[in-house]
Amino acid sequence: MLTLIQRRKKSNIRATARRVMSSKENVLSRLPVMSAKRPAASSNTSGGSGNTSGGSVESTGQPAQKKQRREAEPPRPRAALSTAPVCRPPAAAGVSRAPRATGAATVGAAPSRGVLRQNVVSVAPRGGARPAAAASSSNKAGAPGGAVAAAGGAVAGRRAGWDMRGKVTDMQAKLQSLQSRDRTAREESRELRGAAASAQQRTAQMAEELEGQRGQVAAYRGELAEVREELEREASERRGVQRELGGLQEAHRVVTALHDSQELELQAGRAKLLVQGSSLERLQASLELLQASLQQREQEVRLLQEAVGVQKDALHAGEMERRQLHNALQELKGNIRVFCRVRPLVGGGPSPHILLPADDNKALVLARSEESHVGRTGDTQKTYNFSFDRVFGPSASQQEVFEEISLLVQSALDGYNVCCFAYGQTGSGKTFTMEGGDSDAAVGVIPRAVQQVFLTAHTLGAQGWEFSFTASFVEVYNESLRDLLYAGKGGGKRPEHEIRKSAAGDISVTNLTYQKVATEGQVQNLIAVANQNRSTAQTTLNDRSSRSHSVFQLDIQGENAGRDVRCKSTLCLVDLAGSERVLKSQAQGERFKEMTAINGSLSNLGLVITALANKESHIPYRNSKLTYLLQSCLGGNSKTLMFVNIAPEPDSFGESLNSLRFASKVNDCFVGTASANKNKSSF
Ligand SMILES: Nc1ncnc2c1ncn2[C@@H]1O[C@H](COP(=O)(O)OP(=O)(O)OP(=O)(O)O)[C@@H](O)[C@H]1O
Repeated sequence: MLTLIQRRKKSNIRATARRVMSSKENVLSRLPVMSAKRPAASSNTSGGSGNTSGGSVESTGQPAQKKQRREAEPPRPRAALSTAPVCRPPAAAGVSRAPRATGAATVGAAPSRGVLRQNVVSVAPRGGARPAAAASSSNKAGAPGGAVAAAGGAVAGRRAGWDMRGKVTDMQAKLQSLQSRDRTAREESRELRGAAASAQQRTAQMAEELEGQRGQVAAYRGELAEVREELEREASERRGVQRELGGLQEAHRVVTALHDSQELELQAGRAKLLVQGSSLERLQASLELLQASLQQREQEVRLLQEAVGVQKDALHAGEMERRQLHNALQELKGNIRVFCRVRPLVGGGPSPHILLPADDNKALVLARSEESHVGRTGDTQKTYNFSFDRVFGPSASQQEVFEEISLLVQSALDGYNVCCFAYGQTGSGKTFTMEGGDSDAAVGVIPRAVQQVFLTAHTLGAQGWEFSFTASFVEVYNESLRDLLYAGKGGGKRPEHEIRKSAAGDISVTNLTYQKVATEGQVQNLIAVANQNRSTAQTTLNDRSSRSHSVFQLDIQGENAGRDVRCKSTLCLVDLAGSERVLKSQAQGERFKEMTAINGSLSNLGLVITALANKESHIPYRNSKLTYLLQSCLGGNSKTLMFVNIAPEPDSFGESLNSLRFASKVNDCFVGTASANKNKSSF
């Protein structure tokens, strides 16, 4: 559009300029040539023929000149001025100009050489009427054809010298012709001046118009510049708008794409919603059914809970009854029980001096041939009969042995202190009985008891019981205590331990590791640590484990918060040192000291048990570290189980007899009625 406006304006300006130029040309074309002082003469003379075109002078007779002039000068469309001064001979070259459309003045110079100097002026006024007048004027002057007879043809028309009269006539005619021409010229001059004035006026007018148009052009240019600036601004604005439009289009495209995707999502969501709506309806229907069912079930649950409550009460009452019955049974069995276990003979086979009656699992006969004191008769068979709570032969398995002990482990969970120790000479099978071997079948009393404790505790948990356990492992060697769970550096000095008794009668050891345990595995790890500590303390020459007592204690605390019942007990499992006599071992030095300590502690153990059996006022617990440590597990509310281990080899007969006698003494003790550690009278 801008281009169109610019082109239109330019076109207008050009058209205006063309009009101005055209007007100027018109004016100039209408102007006569005013600069010529002499009118142009047109003369064409050819020899003596006197042939002159347009204003020519001929020396021939006038009729002939008139005729030639008429023929030579055709009528002109516009006035023409032709001045031909006759001052040159006809031989001079003539100047001839073609007639102009807008008028022209022709000035011809006649030859200057000649006797007769005659100016011939031919003025051709507009419309072509003037030539005729001029010719007429010439004819009046006696120069037929409008030509000056003397010009060019002066030689031919020269009068005789004597013809003065004719000469005068000629001169008069000539004068008249010149006068006529002068008048004509003056008239034309006036006309030309008028035309010039008109032309000047017109020029001024045109100049004014031009000036006005220039102003207009300037105005147009200014306007054009403004239009251009405006167009520039508009173009700039348009570019900005286009950029903005591009951004908006891009944003629109993004929004459209987003809208499309959201529309798709919306459609998918609506479809999903429809599906979910139908599913929800189905679910609501199902829910209503379920709620109805739930209410029914809740009613049933309430009834069941009431039944469970009743059953729990019954269960608790049954549990309490079971405990009482169990304890009564254990008391009937005796609070100190002695089990005898005979180790298999190395190499297999039956023991020659140990007899185990097949029909009595509580009897053992130790038999040996002895020389007669008098020597007259042969060897006599000396037999020693022993009876215990249970006798296990060489073929008895670990599981079989533990089944008898498990009743006491149950008593420990019921709140009774339980102590189980193995007595016997070195190599008789004490450690095997208490700890056992690596295989599952060979596992001994301690790991099996620990397993039962945690299983039973878990079972009692369903009845509202919660238990906590604390384990310790101590060694009594040469009447000194050693922490087998000690985790300090081997190079550092181990702490000293002392046995303390609280006002409540609880026994504790100073600086001893009391480890909280919650699982069977944790206890097994502690046993492994204890065995590691024992193995590092012994040497090949000094089998320390055989000459020290190891005491594993598991403190048990139980609580049934719902029933407001608590219990507390200690399960004590002891692997005693070898019981061989000092004289037999013929030990000396350090070994003698060890054996003295062992025998002293074992003898004192027998004394304590005897004192408990005799209900003596003073029980010598403090006479040895072992009895002092086991004080809470011996007597009172405790249940004690003693294993007497017997080696079947013949050379162990004496030690076996000694062990069996000691065990029989313990077995004969009746240590009163045990009472559980309880805090509620109804238990
Ligand atoms: N009932 C048994 N069945 C099979 N092997 C047994 C039995 N009792 C003991 N033994 C084996 O007899 C050997 C000695 O047993 P053990 O070490 O338990 O005796 P100990 O009385 O603990 O000796 P120490 O007093 O030196 O510790 C071991 O190799 C053990 O495996």
